[in-house]
Amino acid sequence: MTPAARIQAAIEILDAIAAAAREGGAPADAIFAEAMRARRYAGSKDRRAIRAHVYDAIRLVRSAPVSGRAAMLALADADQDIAALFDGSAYGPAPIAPGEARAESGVAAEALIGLFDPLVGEQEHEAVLARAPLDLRANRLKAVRDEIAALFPEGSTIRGADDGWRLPPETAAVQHPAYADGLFEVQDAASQYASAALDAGPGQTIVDLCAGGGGKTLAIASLTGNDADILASDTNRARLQQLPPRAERAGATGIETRLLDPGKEADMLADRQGGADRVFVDAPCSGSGTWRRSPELRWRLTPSRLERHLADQRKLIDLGADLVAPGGKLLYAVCSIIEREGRAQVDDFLNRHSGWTADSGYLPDGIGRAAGAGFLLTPAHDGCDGFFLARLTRPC
Ligand SMILES: C[S@@+](CC[C@H](N)C(=O)[O-])C[C@H]1O[C@@H](n2cnc3c(N)ncnc32)[C@H](O)[C@@H]1O
Repeated sequence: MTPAARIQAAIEILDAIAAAAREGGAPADAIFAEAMRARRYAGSKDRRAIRAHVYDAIRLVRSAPVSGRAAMLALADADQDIAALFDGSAYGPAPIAPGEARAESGVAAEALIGLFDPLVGEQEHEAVLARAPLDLRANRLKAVRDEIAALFPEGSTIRGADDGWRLPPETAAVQHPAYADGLFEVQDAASQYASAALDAGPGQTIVDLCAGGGGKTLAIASLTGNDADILASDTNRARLQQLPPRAERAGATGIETRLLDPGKEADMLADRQGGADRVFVDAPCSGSGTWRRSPELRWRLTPSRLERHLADQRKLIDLGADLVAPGGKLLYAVCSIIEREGRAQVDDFLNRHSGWTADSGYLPDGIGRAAGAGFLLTPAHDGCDGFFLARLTRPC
């Protein structure tokens, strides 16, 4: 493909990504993969170049653009080499017309920036969208961190994450045979800090209420040395069914998976009411802490979608609290930098649940900043995804 044809392909893919963002359709990565399947003539160099154009435009443009061309024109304004490719050549984009509309650049729409936790000031905005490194977590059930470090000598340690090993973005770590053997998982440092913050111990009864594909469930199994009774539940079948094969690969045992029917969660967890030593509520959220890796998420967040997340979080933190044994602990977490999903949600919970107290001292030294009754991790301050977490203790 010519360089101009790659730009045109990126424009068409951005059209589809912007439409999906508005309509709640497929994620950008899936759309990109599908678009490449449809362009079998594109070689690996073409693919890499188109991908770079698409993601550079997504990072640059603050909200879903009216068209892929408007997004690419914004990128062209910032990069003369790209502007020169709007040359009207065969398969390339038409020349830029005077006064043509450009998508607006920026970290996010103004209204969305206004929702950030006060700790995320303007000086942190650039880091919110900067390319993220690839963090690995050594699986203690099969390996120690130094073994993983030896496999990827280009990496480095991660402050406060004992099992963590940090690699450059886009390292093909999962293609290493040690991944198939379960020696490590790909897991951002924020999730590693959160899993450790649960303070789960051998012999405990643990509920991972929103387990998804089990990223944190597996970290908990690793930390407890397979000696805890772990229930991993979720309402999403496709996600939850990824967990058993992943657990098998990781050598993690003692994990029960339970698919919950939406609206019937409490009934389906009746056998666990008031019985868990630890409950992890890794709640569904805006994902605003993960824009470094999924920058198009900020194109998707509408006020009504945010309200839905807030209602789900409120319901799930209450549901989780009912499962905690007297004296036990609940860890509430969201990969979000939005105040209403984090500290405000926990303040609301504490106002409605007398006797519950907020813990402190569960993060490594220098990691996170106090945000109400919990802590906020941010890319700029902590070098990891944006993440809010609060550990709460049920009265005896
Ligand atoms: C942030 S993700 C969890 C990620 C997961 N803990 C991990 O580490 O990979 C939130 C999860 O909450 C689940 N969820 C949404 N509503 C739920 C409900 N009512 N009960 C249980 N899980 C729910 C979603 O399906 C999603 O998998």
